[in-house]
Amino acid sequence: MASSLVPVLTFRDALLFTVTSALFSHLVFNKFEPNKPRPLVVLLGLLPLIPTATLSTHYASLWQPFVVAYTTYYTALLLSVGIYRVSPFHPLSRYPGPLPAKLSKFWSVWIASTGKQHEYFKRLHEKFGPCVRISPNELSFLDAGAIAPIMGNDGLPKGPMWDGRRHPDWNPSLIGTRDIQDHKRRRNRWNRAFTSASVKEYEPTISRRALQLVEQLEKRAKNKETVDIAKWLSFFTFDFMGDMAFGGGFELMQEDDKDGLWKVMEEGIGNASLIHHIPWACRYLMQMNIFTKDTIALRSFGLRRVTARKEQGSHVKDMFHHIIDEDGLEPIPPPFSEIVSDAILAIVAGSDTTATVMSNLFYGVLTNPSHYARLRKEVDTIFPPGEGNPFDAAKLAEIPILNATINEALRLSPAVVNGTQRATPRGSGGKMIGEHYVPGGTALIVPTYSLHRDKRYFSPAPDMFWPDRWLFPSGTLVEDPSKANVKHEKVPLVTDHSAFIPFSVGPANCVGKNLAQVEMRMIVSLLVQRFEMRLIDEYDPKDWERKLEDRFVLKKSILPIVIKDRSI
Ligand code: HEM
Repeated sequence: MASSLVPVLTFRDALLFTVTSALFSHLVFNKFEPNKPRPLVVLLGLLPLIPTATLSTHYASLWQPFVVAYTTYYTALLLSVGIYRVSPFHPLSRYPGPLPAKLSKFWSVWIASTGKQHEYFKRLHEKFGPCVRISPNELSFLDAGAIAPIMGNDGLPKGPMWDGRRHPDWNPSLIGTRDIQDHKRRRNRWNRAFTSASVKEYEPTISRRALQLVEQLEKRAKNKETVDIAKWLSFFTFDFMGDMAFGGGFELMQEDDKDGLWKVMEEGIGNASLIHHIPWACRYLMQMNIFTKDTIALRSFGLRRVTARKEQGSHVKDMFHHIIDEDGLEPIPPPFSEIVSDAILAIVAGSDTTATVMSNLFYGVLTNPSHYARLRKEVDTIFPPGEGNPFDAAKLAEIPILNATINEALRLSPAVVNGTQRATPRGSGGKMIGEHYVPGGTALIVPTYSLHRDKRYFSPAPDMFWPDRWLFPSGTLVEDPSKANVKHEKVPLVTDHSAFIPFSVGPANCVGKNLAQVEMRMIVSLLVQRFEMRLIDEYDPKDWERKLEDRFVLKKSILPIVIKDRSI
């Protein structure tokens, strides 16, 4: 194998040369973060061939220098990366965090796979303080003061996780658009779809679907069937968002999940919540059927529905009307691939989020009988049973206990569990977040679940479902509900609205917030008005929180209840 083109090095120098090549590779990775196939093939596949040649003069066979060179090269590369990440030379070295998290993003994948990442972050903050390094280049800020500089009007662009949540060949949806200007351009159409006037136009569709839900539940009440209310709420929101995004197309409440689309979406969300931690690997994993089959099935469905909706047009101004810019207000018509991505986003972002919050709400209400009684009394006063339907959005917005109950469900179990990532652009010189300097190229989160359960912002009983905290101004002296046996001992209430961010804040906050709130108020008050509900006797209420999973959005399990029609 020795050739006159290969310099003859001693064995030791040849090994040293291999290690030096690996260090060079690390420098290139560190500076340019290459993730496209060509540079990766060069750095990881071809470059070690040169040390292989220098080692070949010391071996008789072909494969031995190959194995020695590649093993030495990869070991040196991994060691170099690992040592650098935990060394004082790393730009985030001053931030505390667990060792495995500093070493590799694969630690985040492991934690995410447990479904309990939200609880892990909470524990990390309890141990390390308000600012924690949660992966090699990522910080978590458990601090209400960090919300504005990270997500507010002068905040940061979206983080790299969004590159790991989309197929590299497709136009990203609004939520995955990282460029601030491009996001702003696209957001205009979405903003028009969710003005108060637009949401008003959607109310008849909500009430039609809400009555369909009631009809289905009435049948089950009559047959004394156990009802998984969490599933029914998902079916309702899925059908409704199908109306909004595609002008119809889902009939889960009527026909169950016969095409398996709901299941596809649930499973797709699970995979994405792992892959988004390693965005560079996304383009490769997305070539594998096991990772893409759900995404492709959803995309194909979206393509068919968007084509049909475009051809048929619509007599109502649904959400799609604005997303597609049927009024022609945009200087350039939005491209078809963008519309498909956004229509699918509406289903993914708008259905399970709302259903999960309502399921958490019913769990909270049904495990707190005295609160349930108060909520029902208030709803009955405004919408007496048997006297019409509670679809008056203006009246609903004014029912204090109803809105306190919704807020408490949003606080305790935020649907987008840890919020979404932002990042300081590479080479930007970084940004000050409070007193902390964050260098360029750093991803950041504000962990919503931990923030909402932080006693500095919500006290007393931050881990308890206690809607009353929303009924009084901060500072009011209240009895601690978690110490029900210690009567008359009063503590000052803390309900810090600036730390309440279930819909996030700033120019990329949840655009569907108004719609979600109207929807939740209508459904909750309608179900309370129409049905007597209780958890089935065999159900262990502890199962609910135990089985909640952080899959980027909160994934719920079953909530089996018995229902009785109140009018009978
Ligand atoms: C209770 C229900 C909901 C909750 C808790 C919720 C929460 C959130 C959160 C936390 C974000 C991330 C914002 C950020 O990155 O800063 C978000 C984004 C978004 N949500 Fe919602 N959401 C809900 C319902 C809805 C509904 C009904 C829609 C209607 C289509 C919707 C559409 C969107 C869209 C399009 C985005 C991306 C916004 C952007 O990137 O500009 N959401 N939502």
